[in-house]
Amino acid sequence: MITLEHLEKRYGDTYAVRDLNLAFPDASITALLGPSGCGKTTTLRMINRLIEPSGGKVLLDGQDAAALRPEALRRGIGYVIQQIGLFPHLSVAQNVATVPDLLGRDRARTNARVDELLDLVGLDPRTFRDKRPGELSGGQAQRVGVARALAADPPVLLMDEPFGALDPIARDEVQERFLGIQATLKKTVVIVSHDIDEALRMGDYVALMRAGSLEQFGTPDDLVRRPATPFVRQFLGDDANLRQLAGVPVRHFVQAGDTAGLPRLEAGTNTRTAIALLLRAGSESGGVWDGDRPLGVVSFRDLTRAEAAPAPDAPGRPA
Ligand SMILES: Nc1ncnc2c1ncn2[C@@H]1O[C@H](COP(=O)(O)OP(=O)(O)OP(=O)(O)O)[C@@H](O)[C@H]1O
Repeated sequence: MITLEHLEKRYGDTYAVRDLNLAFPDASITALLGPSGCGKTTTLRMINRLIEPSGGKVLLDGQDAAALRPEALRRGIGYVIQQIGLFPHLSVAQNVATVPDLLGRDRARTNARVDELLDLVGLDPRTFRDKRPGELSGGQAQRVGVARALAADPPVLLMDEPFGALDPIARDEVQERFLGIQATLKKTVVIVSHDIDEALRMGDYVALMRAGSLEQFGTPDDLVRRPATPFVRQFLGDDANLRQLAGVPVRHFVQAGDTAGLPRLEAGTNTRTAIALLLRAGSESGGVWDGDRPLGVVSFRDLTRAEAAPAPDAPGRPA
């Protein structure tokens, strides 16, 4: 469990983070959400001590992070950022193996682990392990970044706007892929986002910050339906229900049917993106695929109907 107690970061007279008290539940994703400059990144980087607090504490399983050596601390904490900084002269496999190699782990075991991780993030190791970062798309590079962060099997993963640079379709796909991974690995994940849709979609919990302090902590549902303050309501916007729905993958609307000749939608594509894709294709319905497996069809009408009048119990994220 990561716990923040009266955590503070001052720069001169100004507080980037002020008296922040927060516990990140184990084996869950918590999204740190809030307007630009509210202190999300500063908070995240105080957890792995890339930034030293001016006051208060970060506790990791009850241990004061300040008492640990930063290198030892960071070994147990994966870190994924937008500019993932893959080493351009190393292959994908070597990039993923960076930390296990640094730790002097057994080569054969690391090789097997690299292949496993590439599979996990949806990159066929036979195709990708020997490629250079320059040969990858943005989404593929970001997945390599996630694989690299997972390589030493850290219990904690910190992610700072990890998917911010991707186009909406690639972002949906990588987010969905990551949720699939998390369902198996159950890491304690803290993800910084200024994107409300992303936070509501990815977070088991959301911590909404404002001016360095915590405004509300709760499940996405809590924030949407029971905003604790006018700021929360205003920040999420009047279309908060809609936003929550935008995070629902199209697989929830699939019906039996033949996908032949229909525009292809990935199972994890969110409803709003799917509507845009069908509009662009001028098609009344789309075929939904999970990788190589056709799942069925979704109709434009069902998707737009769901968007226009989200049921109070609109489906949430798949369990
Ligand atoms: N090194 C620094 N020196 C002075 N002020 C800083 C420094 N780093 C951050 N700040 C200030 O602290 C506040 C919080 O910054 P932080 O980067 O944590 O915000 P954020 O919520 O992550 O913002 P964004 O979403 O724009 O990345 C901002 O007002 C920022 O200007």
